Amino acid sequence: MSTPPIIEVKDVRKAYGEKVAVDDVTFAMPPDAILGMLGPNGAGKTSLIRMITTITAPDAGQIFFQGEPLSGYHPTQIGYLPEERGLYKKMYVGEQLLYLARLKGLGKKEAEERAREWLGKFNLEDQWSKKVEELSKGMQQQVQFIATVIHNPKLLILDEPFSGLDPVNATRMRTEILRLKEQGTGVIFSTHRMEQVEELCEYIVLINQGKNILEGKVAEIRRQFQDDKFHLEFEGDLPPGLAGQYELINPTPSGVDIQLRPGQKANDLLRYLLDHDVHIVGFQELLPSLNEVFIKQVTQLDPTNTNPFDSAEA
Ligand SMILES: Nc1ncnc2c1ncn2[C@@H]1O[C@H](COP(=O)(O)OP(=O)(O)OP(=O)(O)O)[C@@H](O)[C@H]1O
Repeated sequence: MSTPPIIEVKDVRKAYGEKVAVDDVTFAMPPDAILGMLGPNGAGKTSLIRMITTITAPDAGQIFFQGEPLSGYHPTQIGYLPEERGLYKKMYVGEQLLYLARLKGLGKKEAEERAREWLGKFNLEDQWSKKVEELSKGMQQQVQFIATVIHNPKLLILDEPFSGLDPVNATRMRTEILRLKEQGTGVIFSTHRMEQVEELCEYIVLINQGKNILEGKVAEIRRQFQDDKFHLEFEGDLPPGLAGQYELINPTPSGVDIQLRPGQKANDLLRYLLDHDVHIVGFQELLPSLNEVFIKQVTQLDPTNTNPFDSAEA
């Protein structure tokens, strides 16, 4: 029998008064992949996460944790880094980590060992006896990340984990997240920063206005939305007739993007270039970014919504 997904969300619905924040959403965590939960502000991501972490309950539908209906003892197996950080500013770093680890069921000795080990990974071992308020914002965020993972949760939910981190610390955190994933921890990464998702997630669920509007493997989705656009790198000149036949985008002296029109084929374009003695240095298909996919999918479903990020709540 195959192992059930760490989290399965089935027909889940949540309304606050008249406002339907989550509208019959269904998805399952893929095995061995970080799940990117994407969507503009107000899409319903936090509402979903709050139900997965049992902070609130669905109005309808069900959530399963490793095949069991979600219940009160599952939160100890979950680590949640909320977007709004919540450390006690006046507490000392070490004391705080021990306190939070003990709340998640760790013994004192184990809690201290893990806290010191994790602080070491982030080069924060010297901060043990500092008050949280004495740390920089980025350091506080790293301490909160440690508090989220210290009990070795089976599921890690990270809401905008990189906000406020410099590139070095963001890379360090990314490395640790990938390491946890390799060790078998399920990871849900929630964000509206599409480019971060492309770096970290192999699988995504796109949420818009409370609905799951697209889900699947990132590579397959980008291919599914491919749009016959190519990048050509060349030396020398392009034939003057090229612009009359093909749509050229962002031309530079050594490169240009070419958008094929309906009916045009990449092979015919290449043949044309070779017949006109263009010195081709590179030729590759351009797949759409997740941002472009998202906008395309939203406008396909609702042609009046031309820019979902503009209409999203701030
Ligand atoms: N406690 C609440 N009471 C009333 N409405 C709420 C509440 N929480 C969320 N909402 C509404 O539900 C919708 C979804 O909000 P949610 O916070 O889940 O979105 P989100 O995708 O997490 O957005 P963001 O990216 O801005 O964090 C929004 O319209 C929001 O105003």
